[in-house]
Amino acid sequence: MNLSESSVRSSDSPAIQTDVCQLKIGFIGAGNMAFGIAQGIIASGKIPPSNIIISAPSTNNLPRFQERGVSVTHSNEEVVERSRLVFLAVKPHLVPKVLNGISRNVTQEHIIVSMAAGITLETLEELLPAGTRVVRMMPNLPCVLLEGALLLASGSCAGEEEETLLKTLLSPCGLVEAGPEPWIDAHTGLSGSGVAFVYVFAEALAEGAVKMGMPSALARRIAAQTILGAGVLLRDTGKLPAELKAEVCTPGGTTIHGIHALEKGGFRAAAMGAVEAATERARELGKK
Ligand SMILES: NC(=O)C1=CN([C@@H]2O[C@H](COP(=O)(O)OP(=O)(O)OC[C@H]3O[C@@H](n4cnc5c(N)ncnc54)[C@H](OP(=O)(O)O)[C@@H]3O)[C@@H](O)[C@H]2O)C=CC1
Ligand SMILES: O=C(O)[C@@H]1CCC=N1
Repeated sequence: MNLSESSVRSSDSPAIQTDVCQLKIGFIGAGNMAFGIAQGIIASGKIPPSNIIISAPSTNNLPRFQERGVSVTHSNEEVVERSRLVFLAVKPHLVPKVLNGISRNVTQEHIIVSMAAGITLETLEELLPAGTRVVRMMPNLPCVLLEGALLLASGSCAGEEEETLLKTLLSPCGLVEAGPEPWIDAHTGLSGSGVAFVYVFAEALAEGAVKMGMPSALARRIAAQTILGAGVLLRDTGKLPAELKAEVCTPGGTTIHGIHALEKGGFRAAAMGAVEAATERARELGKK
């Protein structure tokens, strides 16, 4: 893609005039999510790994980036100086400290993309120079395997053009959507945290089979494949969960007996409550 397709500009902000292939990308924080997003960007083949730079205080996580041709540093300021698009991938409580450290290096040429759970656009904008183009993003762990689900929301100086650039860049990571900021916290519950809820379900399914006599390693493999297959069917057929459920439930058969047990256990309310609790926690993390 060239920037005739993606000339990235908000009303009062400078356009990024370079080709997307030339875009310099930085990551502050080199943990699991930075790795997932960087993998997706590299997999797209549009950005050479040498155009990506990443920082972390220790060397614990840097070698896996280095092995892929990404530049590494311990200096967050160097990341900002050498990049135009900067992903902030540190834990939420570190965001103020990190932004205070880089703020004087940030210009209106930069786009700052935070993936920190709960940290609001308002807080990010307060911690950065006036006029900074800021985007909040919530990814999830399967980005690592290019099967993620990401939601974007733009700050007051960013908008459709920044979102278009990010969608193009991040689409190899999985599903990328944009929406109003309040949806980011809900997406955190549904998908960012939701991945872990699915693992709890996977564990419980497998343990059910172990209880019924199956060896645990086999039960775990089958649980994983069952969740994968069910997810792909749901995504690729476009059918409602209820429709697919009806296709599995033979009247008087095994499935409906199992579903009755789930309903008696309050499974549906528990799952809804988990998304609600995680969303509320994201909102709490965002409070100043
Ligand atoms: N994990 C997940 O599933 C999801 C996480 N998120 C969000 O992504 C963000 C990152 O999470 P995750 O990748 O899991 O976290 P990790 O703990 O895996 O990684 C955090 C990274 O931040 C680095 N770091 C710590 N202090 C600094 C600093 N002062 N300057 C620069 N880098 C620093 C760490 O360095 P070092 O390598 O030296 O330890 C580490 O590389 C969080 O805000 C989280 O809310 C969002 C969605 C899903
Ligand atoms: O648990 C957390 O706070 C982060 C955000 C979403 C997934 N992990």
